[in-house]
Amino acid sequence: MKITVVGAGAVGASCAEYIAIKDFASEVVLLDIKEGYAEGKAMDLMQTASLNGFDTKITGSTSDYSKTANSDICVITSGIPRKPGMTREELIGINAGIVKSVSSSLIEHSPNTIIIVVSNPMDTMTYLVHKTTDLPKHRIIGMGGALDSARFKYRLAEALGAPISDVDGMVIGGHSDKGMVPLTRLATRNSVPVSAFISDERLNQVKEDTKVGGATLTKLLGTSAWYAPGAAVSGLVQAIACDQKKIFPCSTYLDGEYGLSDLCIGVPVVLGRNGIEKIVDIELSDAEKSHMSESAAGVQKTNGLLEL
Ligand SMILES: NC(=O)c1ccc[n+]([C@@H]2O[C@H](COP(=O)([O-])OP(=O)(O)OC[C@H]3O[C@@H](n4cnc5c(N)ncnc54)[C@H](O)[C@@H]3O)[C@@H](O)[C@H]2O)c1
Ligand SMILES: O=C(O)C[C@H](O)C(=O)O
Repeated sequence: MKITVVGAGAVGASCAEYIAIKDFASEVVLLDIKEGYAEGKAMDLMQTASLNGFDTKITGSTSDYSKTANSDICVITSGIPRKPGMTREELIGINAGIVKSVSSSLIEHSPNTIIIVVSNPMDTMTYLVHKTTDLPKHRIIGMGGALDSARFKYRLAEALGAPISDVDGMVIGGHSDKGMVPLTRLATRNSVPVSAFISDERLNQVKEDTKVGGATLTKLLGTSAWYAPGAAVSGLVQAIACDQKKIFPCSTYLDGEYGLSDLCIGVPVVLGRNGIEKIVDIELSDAEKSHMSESAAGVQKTNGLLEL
């Protein structure tokens, strides 16, 4: 199993590290445009192999896509991150050009690959890959919901005073400060609805804290987060590589599902060796449907800025 990660910055390197530590892939290629940067990150990570006990071979490349040839899965993290006070949508001007050229170079060398898009604004970048390449929709996956759901579970556990492993929950919708739809109605503590333990007011606070999870970290760090994003990507990569058939909320092209069409947005999907093997169309409440359609309108507005 060969995996390429484009962008050897904070998220790309974290993602490569988690993939290696989980030890399910034979090879990870890190590629970056900055001379020597990916090679340096790859060497540093390889020097953790004997310490962390993995056999995955990590190599680096400066813009040489021939080294990525025949990758089974390619992850795109190249592009600029936001600074405090910015929205993800403001990154579109620079990141759209990067994502378009990177996806085309990747597919030229790995025509059968599955692409996971991470660069922001992620739902729009996923749509861009859909519109500008010939890849079938089940092989274009946007990562956002897996991260947002992990943050939701972190906030739920905090509010419940429970261990995170006792908590389950999912965030669908657009990966943006306003567009996320944390499904509080379906969140549970060991199968018991969380509403049995905390007030509606506290649950609402959990929801709001989850939606601004990325902005909160960007304010603290001066740039956006990387550990949880890297771990979330590695979870999707592992589900595909190991044909796990696990459900994750991912950004995918919708064609009528959830009453939405011609956009990529986060919904639950089954991930396996073929990429997105099924879109799980769950019944939403009226309030959730309305949040989802507002979220879709936001994503579509950003998609409208693309020069297609
Ligand atoms: N979808 C998500 O949940 C999520 C989570 C975290 C970050 N992100 C996004 O991921 C992106 C990367 O974030 P980061 O913190 O790793 O940034 P970073 O600046 O640390 O790394 C980005 C890397 O991309 C490289 N790069 C730029 N143009 C390139 C090109 N044409 N080809 C190859 N490499 C190129 C840069 O040299 C840099 O090393 C940002 O857009 C950020 O907003 C998304
Ligand atoms: O917040 C960001 O800009 C990066 C990423 O989308 C995140 O949610 O951490």
